[in-house]
Amino acid sequence: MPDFPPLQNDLILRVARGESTRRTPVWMMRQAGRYLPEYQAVRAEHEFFDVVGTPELAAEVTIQPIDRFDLDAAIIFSDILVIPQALGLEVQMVKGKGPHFPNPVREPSELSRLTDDPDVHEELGHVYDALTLTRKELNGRVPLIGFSGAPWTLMGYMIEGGGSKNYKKARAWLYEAPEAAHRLLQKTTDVIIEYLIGQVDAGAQMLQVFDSWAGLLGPKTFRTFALPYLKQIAEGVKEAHPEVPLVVFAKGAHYALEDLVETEYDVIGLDWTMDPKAARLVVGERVTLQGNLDPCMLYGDEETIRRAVQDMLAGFGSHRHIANLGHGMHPDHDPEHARVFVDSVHEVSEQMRHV
Ligand SMILES: Cc1c2[nH]c(c1CCC(=O)O)Cc1[nH]c(c(CCC(=O)O)c1C)Cc1[nH]c(c(CCC(=O)O)c1C)Cc1[nH]c(c(C)c1CCC(=O)O)C2
Repeated sequence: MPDFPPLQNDLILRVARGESTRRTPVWMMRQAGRYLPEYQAVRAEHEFFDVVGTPELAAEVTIQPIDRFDLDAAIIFSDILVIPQALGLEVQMVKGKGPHFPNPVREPSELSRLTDDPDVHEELGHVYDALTLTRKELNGRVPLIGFSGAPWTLMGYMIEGGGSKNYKKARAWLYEAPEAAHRLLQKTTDVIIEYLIGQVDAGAQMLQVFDSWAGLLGPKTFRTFALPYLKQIAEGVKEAHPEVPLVVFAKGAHYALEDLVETEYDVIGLDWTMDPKAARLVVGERVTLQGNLDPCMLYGDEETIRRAVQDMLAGFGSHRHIANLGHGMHPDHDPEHARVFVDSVHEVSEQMRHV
């Protein structure tokens, strides 16, 4: 492993492992992105996947929010859709529309189009290079988070060919062609495990698995088609790197909270539809919880955001909580409101520990 500068702020890693800290650490999903004018400036010159594929550019935009705000972690600038790319599918980012697969996996018989046992280092080496460079350039200011999409969420994109309101085609596979669905999920899982281990070898200090579309599955379907693969990922990565905290963000999967506590993930990310206090009652202090302010709360004024942060912190309690939004930043968010969110978490959480 390359030699990296010593870490000056390890709050998030300590909280993920269950230690007490003087304040609650905070980061924001999609903290690097279009709401930042300095990101827009880079995007004016470069296509999205060129930024992802060029380590110097990826490092630059990863660090932009760290320079601007008092965040406790950086997350590498990339996308969950690099895994379908590694499996041989073309993915384009269409302005105003989002991701687009010109040639998605339409039928189970088309599974053979996916590359067998892809060379992850060869296909995704640019992400590893971006992690290594970013970790060096961060110079120990905050830990660097790596990530991957979860098998079910990636299966959705590969079959639908892009964003979709209800993932109808992908969900139909689960019932019409369950064996093919399991084959696709397993194939994706194998690549994800190797990819995440490689990210740690390249410099990632914490890893998050995004199951953004978990909420479209019911409890039983989740247990059949999502949970076993999420578990395999945690077990596979822990076997190689037991010291690296793992976060799972299964958006919308309220019903799965207890199931997820039983896995090897150290941190469970919550979206904003869950009540922090109720979630804490279920999990106790067995895991760290992450979240969960409604991103739309950042459209509110300073006072509104501050009060919402107070409620959120009171609900989660000052132990085993990493503050975040319940989903990503929106492109039309005012960066100054993100600052209010971050600073409020620090101020209020320090006060909470002194009463
Ligand atoms: C589902 C998903 C994707 N990508 C991702 C997810 C999981 C998180 C979630 O549920 O939101 C993950 C992701 N995508 C991006 C990051 C970067 C790190 C960060 O700051 O969080 C991360 C962690 C950058 C990005 N990924 C994307 C952008 C915007 C593209 C641009 O600059 O034009 C960014 C900054 C593109 C993207 N990529 C994806 C979509 C749906 C879109 C379009 C979004 C939109 O148009 O509103 C797929």
